[in-house]
Amino acid sequence: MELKEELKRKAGEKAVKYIKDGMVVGLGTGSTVKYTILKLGELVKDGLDIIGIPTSIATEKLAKEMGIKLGSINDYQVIDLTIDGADEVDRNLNLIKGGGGALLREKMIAHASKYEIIVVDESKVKSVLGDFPLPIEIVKFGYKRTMNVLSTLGCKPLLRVKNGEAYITDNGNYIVDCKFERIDEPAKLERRIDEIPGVVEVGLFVGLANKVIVGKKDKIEIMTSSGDSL
Ligand SMILES: O=C(CO)[C@H](O)[C@H](O)COP(=O)(O)O
Repeated sequence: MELKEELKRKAGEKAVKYIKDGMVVGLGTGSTVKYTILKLGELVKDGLDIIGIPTSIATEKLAKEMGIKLGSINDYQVIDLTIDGADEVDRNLNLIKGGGGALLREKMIAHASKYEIIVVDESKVKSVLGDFPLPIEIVKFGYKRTMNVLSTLGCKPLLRVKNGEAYITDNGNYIVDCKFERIDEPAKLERRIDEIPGVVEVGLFVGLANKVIVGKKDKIEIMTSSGDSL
């Protein structure tokens, strides 16, 4: 296994230790949290009883294959613990998410969660957010205008394309990837983007993560928010 993959596996598998019998668990999306879901599948086979709430169709499929019982956010409006990945993390536990296109459901599930753990490899930890183009989910109607409005905030918006076609999210929307030079005030930028008509959700997660598990070459680092109690 290549080193980066090994660091993702380390972080992803470590997170299952926080999952306890009887919990409702939010299941994130991406190649790091995939390792959490695979490990969780083994624990479920050994008798662990949990309900998973998937953040994407891809995760729903994987969790089903692993034999994990699933529920929906409509039936479980308070989630005990969610484990998810991220594209960038700063030392205040602010995140950029949405590289995998699942940011809307991920944010809804993070918001419903009593506790959010993020799993990443060390390349994702940054002093300031913004290297990674910020994913923003927008409706198709008037998308060119929405992109122009977004550019007035100082970024270069690019419509996400997959296999030569505009990428469509699980919710039937487009994603625009917006490259900012640096994001010094993530909370302020999140509010400004959310105010634009046509924007469904932005991949800035501020004040939602309680713990970040970082897979490093020599160890696993755990970053926690103030008041973390898990
Ligand atoms: O936000 C996400 C999907 O919308 C992912 O969690 C994020 O892109 C990280 O994915 P990976 O672990 O594959 O790097």
